[in-house]
Amino acid sequence: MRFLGSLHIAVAILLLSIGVGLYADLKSEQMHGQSLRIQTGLERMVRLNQSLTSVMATAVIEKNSLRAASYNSLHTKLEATMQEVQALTQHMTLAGEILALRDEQRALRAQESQVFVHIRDEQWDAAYKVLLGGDYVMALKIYEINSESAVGALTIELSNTARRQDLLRQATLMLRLAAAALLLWTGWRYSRRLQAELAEQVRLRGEVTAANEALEEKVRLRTAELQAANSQLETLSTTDGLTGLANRRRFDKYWAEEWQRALRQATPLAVIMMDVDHFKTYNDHYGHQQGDECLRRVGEVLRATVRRAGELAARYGGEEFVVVMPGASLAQAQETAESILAAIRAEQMPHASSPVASVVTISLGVAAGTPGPAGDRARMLNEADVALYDAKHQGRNRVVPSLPGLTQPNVTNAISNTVTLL
Ligand SMILES: Nc1nc2c(ncn2[C@@H]2O[C@H](COP(=O)(O)OP(=O)(O)OP(=O)(O)O)[C@@H](O)[C@H]2O)c(=O)[nH]1
Repeated sequence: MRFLGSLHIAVAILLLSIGVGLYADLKSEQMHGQSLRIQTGLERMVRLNQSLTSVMATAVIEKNSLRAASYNSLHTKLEATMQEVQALTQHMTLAGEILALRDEQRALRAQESQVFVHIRDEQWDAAYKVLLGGDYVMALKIYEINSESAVGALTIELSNTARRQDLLRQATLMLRLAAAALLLWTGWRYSRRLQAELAEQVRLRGEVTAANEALEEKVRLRTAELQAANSQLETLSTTDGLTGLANRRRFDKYWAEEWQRALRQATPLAVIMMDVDHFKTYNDHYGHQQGDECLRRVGEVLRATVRRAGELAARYGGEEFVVVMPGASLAQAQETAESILAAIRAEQMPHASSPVASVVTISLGVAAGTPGPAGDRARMLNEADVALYDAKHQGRNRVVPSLPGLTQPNVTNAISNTVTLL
């Protein structure tokens, strides 16, 4: 608003200076024209006055009254010129000089009227005497001097007026300079303010960017925390709490995925099912807590033995465990199963109530194959389970590979019945 006010003032000063300048120019032009007319008038007055005197003198010298015939018309012209000059100078200092001239002119005319009386009476000597008498000549001389001084006064007045107008012009120039300075100052202040506003905008933008970055960092941290929590949750939800192995849920998912992969890529897949021998009696003999400890150690053995990429060891349920071996043949899976069996034996966990051995042993059933389009992933598990049953049936503490035909429903049922009897 302040800038707008200054701008308005500057424009007003500029307009004022232009107005005053125009006024000064106009006045100067008027004055110039008027002075020309006055000067011309004064010169004409002197000329007419001289003509009057000359007409009069010629008539007297030639003693011829007809010579004065043009006197009246010249006199009328002189009067008209005098009135015109009077009107032009009425508001000027020069007015006084012109009045004096008029009076002197009238005095001359009065003396000339005496000459006219003598001419009319043809008293040429008397007329001659008046004309050449000291008073008339003196009055004539004074008139001429005063008319010259009137011209001089006009010149002085003109120069005074010109000086005043010069002052006025200088004042307008000063006003224009002041307006220009005000405009420059306003522009400078305005640009300073714009710069300050620009700097403030840059600062605010910086603050907003910093705040955004801080927010993004916070969001990044929170997301990372969330991802960590999710992954922990995922681990918890897929890990068996007792052994630290993958739980049944994780196994089911992994088995389905690997089955599909093997089906797609037409690669072999193997599975080992295992179960701690006579674990019920172990629990009965050593207590449930010791039973838990035994299962934990079985888990550790599995973790140490099943290490190849893609292989997964999981707790299938209770004292039963399972190993998935993508890409493995039956022989390779059997070999791994033998390693596990040996490793458990090597643990030398006492099992006083076991009719099989003095230490904890396990039985393992192995199944393998390449899934075909008609294949059922549950069937291979079933085959491994049947083989495990067979291992139990054959005396436990051993590895039994799956035999073709064992997965027939009647066989499975027979196995289930036998397990129940055991
Ligand atoms: N301590 C403990 N015992 C469990 C756990 N889960 C299952 N069991 C026990 O494991 C035993 C399994 O017994 P059975 O199914 O009869 O089989 P088994 O005694 O091992 O006999 P075979 O398998 O024929 O050699 C049961 O007594 C269960 O209570 C567990 O998490 N901790």
